[in-house]
Amino acid sequence: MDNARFGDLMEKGCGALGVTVGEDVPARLNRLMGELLKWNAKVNLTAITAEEEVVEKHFLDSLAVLPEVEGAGSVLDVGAGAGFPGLPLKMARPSLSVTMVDAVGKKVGYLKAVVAVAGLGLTGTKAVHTRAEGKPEAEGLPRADRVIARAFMDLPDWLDLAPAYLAEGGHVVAMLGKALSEEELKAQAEKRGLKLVSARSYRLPFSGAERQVAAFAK
Ligand SMILES: C[S@@+](CC[C@H](N)C(=O)[O-])C[C@H]1O[C@@H](n2cnc3c(N)ncnc32)[C@H](O)[C@@H]1O
Repeated sequence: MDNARFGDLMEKGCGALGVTVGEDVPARLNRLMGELLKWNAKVNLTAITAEEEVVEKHFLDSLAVLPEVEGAGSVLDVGAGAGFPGLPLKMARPSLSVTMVDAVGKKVGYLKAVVAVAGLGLTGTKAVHTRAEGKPEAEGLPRADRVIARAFMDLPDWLDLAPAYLAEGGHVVAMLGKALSEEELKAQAEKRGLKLVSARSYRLPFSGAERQVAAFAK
């Protein structure tokens, strides 16, 4: 997509979501889209291949959770797949230390390759090939200020797994496709000795699809 069109979509999308990114970020995301779609022809990374949908459903949906990540120094993206939300978050907030983990070697191969592409601004981002089972040291995974996943597990399973990766004072962030009530979120948290820190719903800016993001602390 040409950078002007891409920049337009990003401006509208970020505006609707109430998030801001640096002015160099859209062009870098556009290059990332090029890499994603090129690799997708060889490695099964995403079923979403229409460019405007990639912008909305992968990039903007990842950036929508910036408010839940602000102030953190490190993010662990579990079941990152093609790098969502980890890669857009790193591009938007370069000082974040981002680790992405996936159980499928080919996906991690893609992640390592894009991290190495000069000019994408992903230097220092880590991609780890392992199955996350709640044993960070054995799995070679760091503990992080934000342990996040999208389209990875149902909330109960996620809340069973993710706290094992939390740094002191950190938050587990759940990106949910289907909104749950605050009572349900609190009940799921309390069952595991966790606290609900925040929960909010948002809509993707072009399709209007509903999403929810919730954060939990120990
Ligand atoms: C539906 S994809 C979601 C990918 C990405 N988070 C997104 O939203 O586009 C789920 C990913 O989780 C990975 N996965 C499943 N179980 C895993 C585990 N225990 N540890 C690490 N990755 C896992 C799969 O290989 C797959 O790439």
